[in-house]
Amino acid sequence: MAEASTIVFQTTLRPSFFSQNHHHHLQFAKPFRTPKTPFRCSISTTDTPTPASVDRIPWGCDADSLENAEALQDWLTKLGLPPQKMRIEKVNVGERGLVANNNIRKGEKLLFVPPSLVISADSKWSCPEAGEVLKRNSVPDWPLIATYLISEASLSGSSRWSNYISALPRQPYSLLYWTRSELDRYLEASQIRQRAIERSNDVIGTYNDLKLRIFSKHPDLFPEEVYNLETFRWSFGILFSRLVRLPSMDGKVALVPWADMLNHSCQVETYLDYDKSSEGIFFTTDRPYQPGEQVFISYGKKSNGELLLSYGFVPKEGTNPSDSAELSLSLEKSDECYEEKLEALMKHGLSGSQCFPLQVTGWPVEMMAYAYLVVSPPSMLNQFDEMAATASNKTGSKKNIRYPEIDEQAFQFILDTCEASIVKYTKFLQASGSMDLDVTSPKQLNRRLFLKQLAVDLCNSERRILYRTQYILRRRLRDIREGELKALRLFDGFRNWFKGGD
Ligand SMILES: C[S@@+](CC[C@H](N)C(=O)[O-])C[C@H]1O[C@@H](n2cnc3c(N)ncnc32)[C@H](O)[C@@H]1O
Repeated sequence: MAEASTIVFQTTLRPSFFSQNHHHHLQFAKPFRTPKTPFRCSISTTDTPTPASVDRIPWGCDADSLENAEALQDWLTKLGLPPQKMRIEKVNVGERGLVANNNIRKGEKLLFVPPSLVISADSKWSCPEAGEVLKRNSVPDWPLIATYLISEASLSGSSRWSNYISALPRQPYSLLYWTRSELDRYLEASQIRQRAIERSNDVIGTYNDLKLRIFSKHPDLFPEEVYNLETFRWSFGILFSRLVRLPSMDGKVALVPWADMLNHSCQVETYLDYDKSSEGIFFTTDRPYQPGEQVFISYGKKSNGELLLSYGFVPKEGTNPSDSAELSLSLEKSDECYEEKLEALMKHGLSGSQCFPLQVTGWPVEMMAYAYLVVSPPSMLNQFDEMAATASNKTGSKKNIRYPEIDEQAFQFILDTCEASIVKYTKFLQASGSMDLDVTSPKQLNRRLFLKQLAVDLCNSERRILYRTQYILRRRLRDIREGELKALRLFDGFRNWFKGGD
């Protein structure tokens, strides 16, 4: 949820999820413990959710229901949550959120949720045998907590977390709940579509793996009516949108009731953490709030696409300073050095096609290095390794390599790719107006309109970044070409001068 608490879900045997494709993710620590015996994930892309599947989750509440949320606050108070300066309310941004009771100053510490009210991999299971089995099998934190949540949810009132679980949304907003055809239809232009497919496959793979290795061997502890793909999609959806990593607890991941009612704002830079002296989870406000105003934290410096992927919303265009759009660059198969270039890339953990994040302020050195490699002629064979190493950013050093002799080709290559991507976005945005006019069921129409609006917002914000990149690239190319022209004129001038002297 927060920068320091940002989670990148990764199944143990599916490195693609944490792949080099997403350079801007490399800064985050891997959330999963490596189990002694790794988990295998079999993948099926057919198990996509149906819009009706949400009705099958027998716990939680409507995303905007306040009823259970108010009971949650009473319950937490009884269990030791100190008096709060905020209350739960319906809000304009994020449906339910925490609003200030009275004036809150900038720099105030808020929340102080005691660790006893937090769900983590160390939480006590109401059914201890089930927890034992998972721990014996070294199940990593994410699938462990996902299973724990289902186990407690299935006990309804007899779980100690029943008040918390009743206040959780029955359908968390996240791309996990988009069907494959919805992803294809609405997110065709964006690289987020691929990320959503990979994430969904990882959840399916993780569930299948748990089923094969554990649940099927202990059907008494893990009956399929309770532990199935739908309940796992729900619990992972909850984790993606609510789990936090607490830096002062050695990066422990946890669900923090009450704190997870705070919505995200791109305009604040304050994150949840654990305060050792007061022994509570807290955050420090970085702006003042008036009574009744919604209080925000940051879920991390994430792009609009990443926010849509995990949390199911897209900030207003131009309001997210961390926004980025991914551009996919590829080696050309017709390149006479294709094999050598691919070998260099693979040596550094990259492939013949890579995504790089573009921001309005520019692009990463890794992308420039990749572009140099793509356009470099056979005479630069000796530099392939250096280019691939820089493109992979393996060393962690932001080494800014330059090859002025192929600058123009590299910029032109990025510009061509960028413009091809802009065309895709424009096609989608133009077609979106006339999409879904054939839908007649009001429920389906509402869902489609909602998803389409999210997709339109995302595509507008990503295309804006691509336009900016296009502008910068065109200027660079113009400067290079003008520089060349000047040099040529100077050279001609000298030649004529010498000629004149003959
Ligand atoms: C950690 S929860 C926050 C509490 C949540 N609003 C609730 O009622 O349970 C994260 C979810 O809140 C919503 N959310 C958070 N920040 C938002 C924002 N800036 N705009 C729209 N929705 C937001 C999204 O649905 C997201 O998946």
